[in-house]
Amino acid sequence: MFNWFRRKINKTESEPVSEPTEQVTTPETEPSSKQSDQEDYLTWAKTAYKNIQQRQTPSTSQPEATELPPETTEQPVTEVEPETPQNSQSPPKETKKEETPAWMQKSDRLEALKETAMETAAVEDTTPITFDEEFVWSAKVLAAQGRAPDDISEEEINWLKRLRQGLGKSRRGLVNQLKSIVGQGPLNEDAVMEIEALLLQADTGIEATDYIISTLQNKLLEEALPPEQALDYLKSILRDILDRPLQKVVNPGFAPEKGVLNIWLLTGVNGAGKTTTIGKLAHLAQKSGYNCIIAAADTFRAAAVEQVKVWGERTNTPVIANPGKNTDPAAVVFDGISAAQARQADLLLVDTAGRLQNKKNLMAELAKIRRIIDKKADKAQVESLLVLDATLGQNGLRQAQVFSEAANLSGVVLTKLDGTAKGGVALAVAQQLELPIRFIGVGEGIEDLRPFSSYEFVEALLNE
Ligand SMILES: Nc1nc2c(ncn2[C@@H]2O[C@H](COP(=O)(O)OP(=O)(O)OP(=O)(O)O)[C@@H](O)[C@H]2O)c(=O)[nH]1
Repeated sequence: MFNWFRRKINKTESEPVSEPTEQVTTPETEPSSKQSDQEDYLTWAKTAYKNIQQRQTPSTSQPEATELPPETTEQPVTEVEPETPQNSQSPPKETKKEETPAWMQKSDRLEALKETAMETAAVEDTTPITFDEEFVWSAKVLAAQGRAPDDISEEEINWLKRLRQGLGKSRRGLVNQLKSIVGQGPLNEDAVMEIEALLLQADTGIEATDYIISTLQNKLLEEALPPEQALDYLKSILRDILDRPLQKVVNPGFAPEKGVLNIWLLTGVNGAGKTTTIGKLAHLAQKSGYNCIIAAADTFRAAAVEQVKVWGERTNTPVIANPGKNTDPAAVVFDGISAAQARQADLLLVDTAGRLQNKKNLMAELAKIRRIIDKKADKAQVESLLVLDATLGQNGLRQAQVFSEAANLSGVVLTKLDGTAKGGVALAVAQQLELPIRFIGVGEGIEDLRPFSSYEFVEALLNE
């Protein structure tokens, strides 16, 4: 079964940018090779599209296929992963050299990206897929991470489309302006000011903005880069900022550990998207084969418990709640742990209250919950995740600061990146709070949450 939480972490990806060569795309000097890259990507995308459609064929309610542009290459790419052991029943695989497109063979970056890529997904999505510009973009992002066109699911394509759409506003404001500034040699004072303004407007925050500009400037003083490559270098800086907090955390993965009880405490101010996130996480857990339980420990507001129950029903996940009004959240956590242990659950999602008005109470409540966990489930793998509304920008960051002082946070779930949010807020979270972003939400639907990938995020933010 496909694990929707899984994301492999490659240590070299999160090393400082001081030695960035492995993260930057191999420079493309000849325009003709750039063009052939584009054609290869298009061929790859068409092959992926055909494969998705073929998988849909047995279904009776097959949506009309979108007309594909004329073929540019006859041979579909079928295999790029050489390490899979040979299956005696499967047809012999042809050599990698013959099947891997030229643009994939020449980039060392591919190997690094494979490490951080999502594993193969085989789950189908019901949304009819269309071959459009967004499909090609999504396919390109997957191809660049070393994926083969025959193992792409429409669910993954749809997720990337939503991510790209969500960051559309930020991207449109950034890319063209950045391109016109960064390709002109070392940054002069005006250029620095322009980039600074662009990044600050995108909610990147002063700290991350300063870091980005000084790192970029150092590189441009060393070497003259044309706009595309300067932009690639900029992307590597952003990925580095986003991945760096992972170096400090005990569990840099995103998947609940098998064989132990995982307890994820979700905290955040009202309206940040906590309950919705719990529902979406329960859904990911369900379809990844984890036995999950929800503890409705936000007992301050009766409606919050009811809301959690609705998500429990939608995702077929048991919800532990205490019917009394204003009951002790720690007692609900206690019951939740008992239920999780009795049912040998893998994951207990805890909805906690988030009342900023009183930091002392918040701290006391969370400390009490921690004590209960330590007493009753001392072997549990505990994560404390702050749910942060990305549309709040720097205001959200200030709230986050209070929580990080109170809650011993281990990560952030950034929600509402589909709204008026500006993508730079993710960089501010990583740089200012030094917390890894674990998941991102790009909509209200059950499928609109996935583990965070710095590569996909930066591409969605800076790739037209
Ligand atoms: N557009 C968008 N809306 C979201 C997202 N996540 C949550 N929401 C919406 O934000 C609103 C608040 O979400 P909740 O999950 O109720 O937030 P909460 O933090 O649990 O709030 P309380 O229940 O009041 O504590 C709801 O209307 C959600 O549908 C997202 O990623 N994108």
